[in-house]
Amino acid sequence: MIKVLVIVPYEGLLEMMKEVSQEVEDIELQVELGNLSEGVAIAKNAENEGYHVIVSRGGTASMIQEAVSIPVIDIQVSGYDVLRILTLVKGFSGKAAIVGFSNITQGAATISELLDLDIKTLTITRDSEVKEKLLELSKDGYEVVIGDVVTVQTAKQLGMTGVLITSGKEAVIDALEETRRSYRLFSRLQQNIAFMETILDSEEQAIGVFNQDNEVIYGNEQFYHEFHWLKLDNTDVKKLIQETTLANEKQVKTLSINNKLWEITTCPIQDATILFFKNAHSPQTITKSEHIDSNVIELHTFVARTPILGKSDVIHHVMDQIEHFGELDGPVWVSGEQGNGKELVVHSIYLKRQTADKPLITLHCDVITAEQWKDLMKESFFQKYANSIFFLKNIDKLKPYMQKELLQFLQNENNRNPQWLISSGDNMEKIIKNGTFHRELFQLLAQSHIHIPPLRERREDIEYLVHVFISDLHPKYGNEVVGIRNDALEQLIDYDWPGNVGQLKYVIEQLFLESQSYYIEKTEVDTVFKRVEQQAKQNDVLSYVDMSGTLEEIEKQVIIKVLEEEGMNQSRAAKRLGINRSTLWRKLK
Ligand SMILES: Nc1ncnc2c1ncn2[C@@H]1O[C@H](COP(=O)(O)OP(=O)(O)OP(=O)(O)O)[C@@H](O)[C@H]1O
Repeated sequence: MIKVLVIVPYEGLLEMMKEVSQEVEDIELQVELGNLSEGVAIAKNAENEGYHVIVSRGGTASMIQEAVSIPVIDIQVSGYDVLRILTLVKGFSGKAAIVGFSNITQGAATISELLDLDIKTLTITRDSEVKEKLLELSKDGYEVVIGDVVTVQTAKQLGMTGVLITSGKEAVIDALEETRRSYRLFSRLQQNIAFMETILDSEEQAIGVFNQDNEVIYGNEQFYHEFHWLKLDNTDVKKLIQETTLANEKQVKTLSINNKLWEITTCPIQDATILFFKNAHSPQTITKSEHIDSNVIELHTFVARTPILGKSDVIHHVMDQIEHFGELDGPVWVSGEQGNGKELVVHSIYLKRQTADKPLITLHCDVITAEQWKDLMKESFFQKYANSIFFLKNIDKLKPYMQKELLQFLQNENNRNPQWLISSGDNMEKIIKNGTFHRELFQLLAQSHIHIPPLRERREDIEYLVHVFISDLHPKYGNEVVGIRNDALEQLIDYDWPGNVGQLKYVIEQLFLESQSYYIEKTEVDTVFKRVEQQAKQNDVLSYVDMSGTLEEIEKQVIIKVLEEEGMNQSRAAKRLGINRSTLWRKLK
């Protein structure tokens, strides 16, 4: 039995509905009187009380449609209804007009033309236009106005004769037929949704969908159990959603949320992003210490398989070494300048070595604080995760006493040791000599050593990398750029690339965005190089700055650095910083 509430805007329809309700058996029909906002309030109540469908008419039906999420059927004004009224007003004396929405006026205009009636038709798009139209008509000597409830009420207020277009039985029967159709469709859809929801709720992963305003538009049971977000306030997750939208492709990242590590897979869909949250390995133990956060430790059970590209002999040698060391389980030390593919090499070795459930735990040695290190050691973190592969990233930045403690751990034969993969800069000899790095630690971990020479020493790789990066960018930005002019390529080959392949990749992406045609031009390379060097200069300023001080101290350091770069010329420094000279002087005091 379909439970239907009919909200009628005028008394006459109430009676007719009551009559019709006696004749239908498959519909439990309730009828109530209510016009516009009054009708909306009744409809909202009805939805809560479990009615399946609402039937109403004209403006009231449109307003209800906005307010409820069950189907709303509009009793249409039929040709018969208009005909009936027009025949009726034929007997009236005085000028007559029909005022209403297009569903009424369109049919009426045709019918009055057919019947050769002198009746004006005026179409409105909003109820609020009625009064203005009627005032105009009144001025022009019209006395009779035909229309919907609002039109008739307004006409009466203005002292005109208002004639209501009532709905005949045919329109009501049509509406009930439409009710049956919508109900069938709606309940089938609801069943499908309920079925899908059961499947999603039985999933172990938490699944959440966020719209562009970071609001949760869907969450499965597990999601609401773990997170209490209605609107997202976690900046790391927000950033991840942003990255997904920008790249328009799946991303995988491990993040620490509410003291647990989650491997999050994101998937962009139209106007929203789906997030799958998987509990990362043994979260309780990893997050026991509240100082261990996601910037210092990253845990991956999934690493993207990115091929290492290059035509040079040295890159082929690196590939051979990966093959070889990938077969063993001892430590491998990868050295090279920034952006030169060390992480890529480490990931390739991991993928080669990976047994089903060994996670890769990356420790960012450059950002670990004394407190965090103490926690790792106290909990003998490395031993607890001896079953994993550890990646000590930028080990050359590890503080000397931490190096010493790591060495002691490695030398203690009672310790169960995990596998180690290490990356460092190019200057190990120098820092060992000047005492910043522990020689023994290097000797112990670098027995298998892969060195990646800087890109400027293997320029023959550049052309190939450029072409692959261009083709990789196609799916992201569309198919405009298909190649690069020879003189532009020469310029890229001649450049020294202090940031190596990572910088080349970035520059190609910038060229992609800059380029106006199918081929990247030399002038575009000039523009992008200029921009990149400007950015490097700014970053350079920041890299000299110790961010641990107060805001004032940091600001002072930035000013001094810029002053130095500008040969202590205060005017130029002030201009670059966007402040005037006296402010600069005041800030330095
Ligand atoms: N030979 C290569 N083939 C393809 N892509 C490369 C190659 N070398 C580096 N890349 C890409 O360049 C970027 C930087 O590489 P990666 O992060 O591995 O460098 P890194 O040496 O670990 O840098 P850093 O020390 O600055 O963290 C990455 O996007 C990586 O995929």
